Amino acid sequence: MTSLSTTAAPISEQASCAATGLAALAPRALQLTNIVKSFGDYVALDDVSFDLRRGEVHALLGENGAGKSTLMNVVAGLYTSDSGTVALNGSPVIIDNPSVAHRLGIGMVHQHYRLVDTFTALENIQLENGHGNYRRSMAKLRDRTTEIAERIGFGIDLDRPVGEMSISEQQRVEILKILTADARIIILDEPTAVLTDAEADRLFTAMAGLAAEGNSVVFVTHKLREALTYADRITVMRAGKMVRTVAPNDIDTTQLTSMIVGETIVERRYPSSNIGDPKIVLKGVSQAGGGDDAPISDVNFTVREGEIYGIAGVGGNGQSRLAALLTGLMRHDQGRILLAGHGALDGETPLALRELGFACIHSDRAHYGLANDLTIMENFSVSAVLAGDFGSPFKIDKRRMRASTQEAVKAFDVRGVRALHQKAGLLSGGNAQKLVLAREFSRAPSIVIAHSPCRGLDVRAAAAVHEHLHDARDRGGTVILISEDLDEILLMSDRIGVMSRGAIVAEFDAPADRNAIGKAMTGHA
Ligand SMILES: Nc1ncnc2c1ncn2[C@@H]1O[C@H](COP(=O)(O)OP(=O)(O)OP(=O)(O)O)[C@@H](O)[C@H]1O
Repeated sequence: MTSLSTTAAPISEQASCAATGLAALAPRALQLTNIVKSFGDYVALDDVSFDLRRGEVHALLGENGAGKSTLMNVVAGLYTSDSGTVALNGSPVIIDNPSVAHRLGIGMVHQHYRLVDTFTALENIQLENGHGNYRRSMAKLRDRTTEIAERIGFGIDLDRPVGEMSISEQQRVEILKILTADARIIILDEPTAVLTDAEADRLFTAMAGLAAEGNSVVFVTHKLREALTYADRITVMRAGKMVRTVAPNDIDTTQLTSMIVGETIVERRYPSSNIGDPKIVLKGVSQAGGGDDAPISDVNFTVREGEIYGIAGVGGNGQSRLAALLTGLMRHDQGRILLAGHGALDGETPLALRELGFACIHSDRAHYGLANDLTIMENFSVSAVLAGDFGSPFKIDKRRMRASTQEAVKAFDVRGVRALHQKAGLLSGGNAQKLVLAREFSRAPSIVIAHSPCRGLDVRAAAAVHEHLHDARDRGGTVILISEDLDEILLMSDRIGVMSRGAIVAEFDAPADRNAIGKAMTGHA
């Protein structure tokens, strides 16, 4: 039985709550009480209670696998809880499928967008909202979407196929999809993992506007600064349990870190003590065809053995294209990529690069990092099988393969693994990333190409990734770290190249001046 009442509190009430920072005193839009959810023997949510007030922006934090997405999936009707209750505006409801959530005004934007690439933005929005006469409903929907987009400051071309849009534009389509469907409770699962700081800022401004109108927003994040800056309240989960809900003013980053992972983690810069000869050299490299990232033109840089070369820049300035060239997903049109001891690289496949000692961590894990439908063991072992590490591909030594996967899962702290034949797609986002890292680092690579390797990772896991990058470098390896997170670049790099409009526009020795890098990043953008 579903009872429904989604009327928002009067705006004056919301405004006064927001103005006084008293979101906790506003009426409860959503209340979860004693929620339990298990997958087989595994208890993913253990007696979790959570409340969301009208007119608030609420951040949900926790280490990888803590149960954040599972909890939000219960609210969105994708999972049904084993026990516990859900109330909306004080009335109990049973949300046993997504269409009930939809009817109740609950909308969720998932980590991986659910859009049809060949459809326009409006057609995608129509998939969520369409009924009746197609033409009439499209005309009405266009007006309604345009009105909402203008109100919350989302610039968007509704007639463009989403496959041609940037990630942040696609996210806008997802958000407009739920807003046109009258969502009053808006759930965003790691919305800024793929956004630049400026895009994230714009997103949160729009969310604050929605909250001020009496809607409620929950966002899941691993970025502490973001929670402390944009949320009215912060809730932390750990290992399927609720830890605490706090106001950002009552807590600092160090305290928040230890609430999340149960310990204090402080990362320090740790420069290379043994930089050797040039290992990889790019000379006048250009690439303009295909892909949706900016073309790159005349890229020049050299990275030596025992060195981490960080590539800083605002996202969308050619970093993805450069990563694709360096990992064998694309071939350059002009210029040369030279590898010491090998010669020019010229369209080598990812497999051939792997044989040359490359390890690749792609920013888009879903497309290039893992096959979600294959098992954890298959995902981990695939390249080792091809390299013959477990005997002939026709007569694989499964026992060795299992033992080596087991060892790596343990060494890389991949959590939530009930069995090695479990599908990789069932791992939480952060644990899936750890599986990629386990595969890539367990072969002691001599060259690491890492593009946003800490995306979606909690602070402890991010620190572990940084340790692996340092280890690779300290073994004499060459590391190219492409990241839009300037803090990460400053922390990790021995030298820094700034990418803007498809070229390396400035280089800095570490420790580098943050402002100078910032200027180089934006001066050409
Ligand atoms: N459909 C499922 N079947 C089996 N296990 C699942 C399923 N969905 C989630 N889990 C498990 O439940 C646990 C919690 O996962 P969840 O995705 O909620 O974590 P999270 O806090 O969102 O993590 P992350 O920050 O890494 O995204 C994980 O161990 C995950 O493997």
